[in-house]
Amino acid sequence: MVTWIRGEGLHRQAKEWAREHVKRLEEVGITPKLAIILLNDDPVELATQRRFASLKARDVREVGGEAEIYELHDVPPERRTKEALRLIESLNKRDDVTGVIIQKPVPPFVDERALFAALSPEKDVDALTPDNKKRLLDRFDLDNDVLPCTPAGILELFRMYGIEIRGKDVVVVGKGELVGKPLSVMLMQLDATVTVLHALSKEREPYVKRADIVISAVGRPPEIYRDNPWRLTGEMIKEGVVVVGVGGKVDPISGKWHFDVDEKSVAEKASYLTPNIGGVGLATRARVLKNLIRTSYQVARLVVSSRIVGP
Ligand SMILES: Nc1nc(=O)c2c([nH]1)NC[C@@H]1CN(c3ccc(C(=O)N[C@@H](CCC(=O)O)C(=O)O)cc3)C=[N+]21
Repeated sequence: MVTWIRGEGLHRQAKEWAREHVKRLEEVGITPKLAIILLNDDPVELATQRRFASLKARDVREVGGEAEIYELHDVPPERRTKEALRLIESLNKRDDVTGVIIQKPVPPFVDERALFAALSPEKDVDALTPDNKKRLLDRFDLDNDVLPCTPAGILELFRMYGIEIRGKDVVVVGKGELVGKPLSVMLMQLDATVTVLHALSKEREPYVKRADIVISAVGRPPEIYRDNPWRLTGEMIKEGVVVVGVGGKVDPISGKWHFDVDEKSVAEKASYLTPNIGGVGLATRARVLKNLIRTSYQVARLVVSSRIVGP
């Protein structure tokens, strides 16, 4: 029998925790405000990312904070990087904005590195600026650091369900900057044997078949993508494996979700499994709230100290 790994508990706890801290920050005159930037004009991505952005904004408002969503997908491609840089610089300067998310993926013609390099590291809710990213290679503290939201959310789920990572064979499918890459580094530090598979891997089946834990973070469901589609099904895994499904896309025409993991066939073999709805997505949003509170304190320290003028 499969045990479902649900994110609701983490999400509820994070909201309560964030609500308390919003009150404390208000005492020093700071209201957490999250700015989310959407740059992608691809219809699948726009539909998907709009959905995620509005859910995150709703969470922030529910705990007493504020949220703004900036959509830049109508700016002509040749000007989009420049406009995004101008927006990021203005968000960096504004004292009322305490956290920024540049929603991924950004379109291929946008200079993503330049955008993350321009973002103030203390407002970086995703821990994706060059310096924040590098810190992961040193060491991390799951409870106290601003860490990439989805990887940290997944580690919190493992902890909550008592799933051991030390010495386990873990396969991460996907090597994206948002999930696959940071998560594989974190798992390595937790003493797992980590294998990272991606579009150019020569073979995937034998690695997936022998894994104790499979984390699928691809986001190319066969219903939507013809080249390099990916879906994890029950035949591909061994009995008793732990499976975490991360990737998913909204079909812009039907509005329907399509996910990395075939829930039904995988549930027949897995010991633990995240549901496609109510699993990793909620754990991610829990972490967005926690990270926003932390960036808000970082900004509060800067803003408050800049108001103190000495003799
Ligand atoms: N810079 C950046 N930071 C991110 O954190 C980021 C990103 N880019 N790009 C896309 C992914 C994806 N992501 C999700 C957020 C919420 C749900 C979520 O709440 N899902 C609900 C269901 C959604 C629904 O009801 O439509 C659930 O799992 O139950 C899922 C996925 C954040 N991402």
